[in-house]
Amino acid sequence: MGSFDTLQSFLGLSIRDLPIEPRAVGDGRGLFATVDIPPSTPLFTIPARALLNIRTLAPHYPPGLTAIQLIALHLCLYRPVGSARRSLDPLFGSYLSTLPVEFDFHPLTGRVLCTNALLPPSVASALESLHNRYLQDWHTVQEYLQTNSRQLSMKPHIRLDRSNDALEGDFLWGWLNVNTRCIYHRLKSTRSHPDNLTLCPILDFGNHTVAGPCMTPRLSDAERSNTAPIPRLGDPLTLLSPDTPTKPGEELYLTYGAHPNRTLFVEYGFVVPCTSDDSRAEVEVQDLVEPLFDTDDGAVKRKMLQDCGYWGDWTLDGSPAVSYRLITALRLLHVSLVDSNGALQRWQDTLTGLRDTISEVNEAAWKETVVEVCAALVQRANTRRSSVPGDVSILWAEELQVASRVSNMLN
Ligand SMILES: C[S@@+](CC[C@H](N)C(=O)[O-])C[C@H]1O[C@@H](n2cnc3c(N)ncnc32)[C@H](O)[C@@H]1O
Repeated sequence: MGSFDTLQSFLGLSIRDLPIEPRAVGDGRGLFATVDIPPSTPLFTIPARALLNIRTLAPHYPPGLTAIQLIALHLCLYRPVGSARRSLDPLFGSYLSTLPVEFDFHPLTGRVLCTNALLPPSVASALESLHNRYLQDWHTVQEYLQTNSRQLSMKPHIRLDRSNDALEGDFLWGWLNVNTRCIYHRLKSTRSHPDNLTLCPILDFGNHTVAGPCMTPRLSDAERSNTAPIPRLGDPLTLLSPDTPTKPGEELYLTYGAHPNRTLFVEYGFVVPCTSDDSRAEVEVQDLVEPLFDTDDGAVKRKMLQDCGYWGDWTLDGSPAVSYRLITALRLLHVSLVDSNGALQRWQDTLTGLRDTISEVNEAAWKETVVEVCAALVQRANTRRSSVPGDVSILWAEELQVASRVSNMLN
């Protein structure tokens, strides 16, 4: 893997001496052990200056962008070119040359967007949200480019005189690299700051595993002391091997989080096969539950749920379970506002934790509604899943599995 070799001098590491190496796997690459690796062994340390984030990029750009926008813009301006896929970036060029050439597997690119109509509605809606996030970033960056064009055009080797379409294509490439390859890295004084993220060479060859041993970044000094990093460019990043021994030839994984396939597909462009005891499997049921509020008192109930923050984001999962948000909404659905006999107060008491339920009748009613929602999910998934491509079929299979398990639990 030629481009991997070029990282050597950039990182100041003897890559040949590392206990891991990237190898081709599936349609991409992954990290594999080259020797026996004991549990929780430091695999490599990437110096702070070789991490691509707000701290390492901000000194080279006028202010005004978030970390995601700035990293995506930098990748856009220095996207590798030519058959050798070389990046002309004087700062991070050898790293940029190791990034994926295209994202044609990702649902945000034009090719896969055509299949949008075939997706489960909650997946299509999550994809639309991702698309809106992307568009907001692109519009901000377009304005930033106009405002700062003189300063930016003085940077080495960048061409801003491209057509808008070409520039947007490169920005989308950069943005998808950020979305699919960045990890959490403490750079700001608060843990929840959205700019706490970085691209990290070599680590970003790590594929996701749903369960089982996985590599983890070692806690940085800043994270340990819960402050912003003291060094100007932030802390270095050390990757640890899984907490079990690894044999030569085994793939080493990361975990991107306990995500359902909906999130893996929309954010990262892949899905994992469903297993029979999959607790991370999840269905979002907004499209089936929202119409249930099309009743005389539905608008009032909708407003009440919105006011207390329980409108939407209603899920069933494969553990199996019905989310508390959905139970709360359906309990209110089955309260009569005209003749509530104190039920409305009892519903409010469930929100504050004063009561567990409204009444036995109300409990039976919301459960019955969930069973009906599950029946609709099962019927829809059975009709759709056979006529769609593989990955999309797995998305429907996940809906089918979750709905069947939740329905069995309630029946
Ligand atoms: C951080 S990168 C991992 C390295 C990547 N495979 C490569 O070739 O550069 C994340 C991307 O890898 C792929 N990926 C990660 N885990 C996967 C898995 N379990 N199954 C299939 N593809 C996976 C997806 O395309 C995802 O967007």
